[in-house]
Amino acid sequence: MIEIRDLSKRYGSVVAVDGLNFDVLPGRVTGFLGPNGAGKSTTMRMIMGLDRPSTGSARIDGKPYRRLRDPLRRVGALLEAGAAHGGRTAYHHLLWLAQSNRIGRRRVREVIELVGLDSVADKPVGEFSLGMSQRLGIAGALLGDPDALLFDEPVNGLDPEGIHWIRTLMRGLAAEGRSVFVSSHLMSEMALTADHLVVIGRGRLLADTGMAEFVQRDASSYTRIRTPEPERMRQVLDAAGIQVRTGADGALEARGPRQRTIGELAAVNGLIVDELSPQAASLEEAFMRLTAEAVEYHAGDLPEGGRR
Ligand SMILES: Nc1ncnc2c1ncn2[C@@H]1O[C@H](COP(=O)(O)OP(=O)(O)OP(=O)(O)O)[C@@H](O)[C@H]1O
Repeated sequence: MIEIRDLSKRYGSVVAVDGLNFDVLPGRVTGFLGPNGAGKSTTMRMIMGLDRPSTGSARIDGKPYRRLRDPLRRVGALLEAGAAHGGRTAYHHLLWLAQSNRIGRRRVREVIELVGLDSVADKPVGEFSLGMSQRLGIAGALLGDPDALLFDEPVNGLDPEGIHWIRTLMRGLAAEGRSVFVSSHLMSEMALTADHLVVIGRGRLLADTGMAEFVQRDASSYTRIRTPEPERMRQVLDAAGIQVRTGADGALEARGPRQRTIGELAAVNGLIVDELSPQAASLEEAFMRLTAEAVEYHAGDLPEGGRR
């Protein structure tokens, strides 16, 4: 389990992370979302002891990273691809990592197989494609068989097969009871991978909630209703204080996920209902609405020439 308490990081006058509090719990994939510059990478670096918090703490199993014994056995991270020495083979890169953490050769072979690099294990990593480098980074993260795993933008630049593979891997790691924390800019991918979401903007916590709740709570979620008596249904809903509009195809659209209440109102009033279905906003819509205020630079704010 990863615990973030009152965590802040300042770089000179820039407050990159501003009083964050949240937990990354075992048994689920927690997605980490935020616009560019929101402070995601800084938070992950502080969890991994690569940056020191200005105030507050990031703890893994109750201890800051620097105080963990055999850290690779507690937490594994994919923070940036291509960090391996280009002249070393994949096998030797992993063996070097393993030996510096008192992990045996057998585990090196195991993780190579697990990430599907068997056929290229003896190639220099400098010749690896982006997808192969990502797999190698993941092999390194898994080496100590840790309970907590961090992935910063793991699907960046990967093809659909690679993306699918990483998604399945992360879901499998969570199903084994591990705490999986992953950042990504690909909303459609995050919607398929994460169970829980932590959303930050300008270093501050904006949401810490279940994926389904996050999307349903968005103002653009609605309940679609088709009935032979739309006018009477509209009156019943109006009287109950439920906002309703008529959609493009003539179906009624009531604000929010209200199918239970609407079903009961229809039953009490003897109204026939042909369709009553929740229509959730997409994760992207919900994310854009929540973070609109917190985007560091809107496209329209860029100075002439389009550069910051
Ligand atoms: N080493 C550093 N020195 C100075 N400022 C930094 C440093 N690292 C990050 N920052 C600043 O801190 C803020 C947060 O950056 P960070 O990279 O953590 O955001 P992010 O959410 O990971 O962004 P992105 O989605 O673009 O990767 C930004 O304003 C960034 O410019």
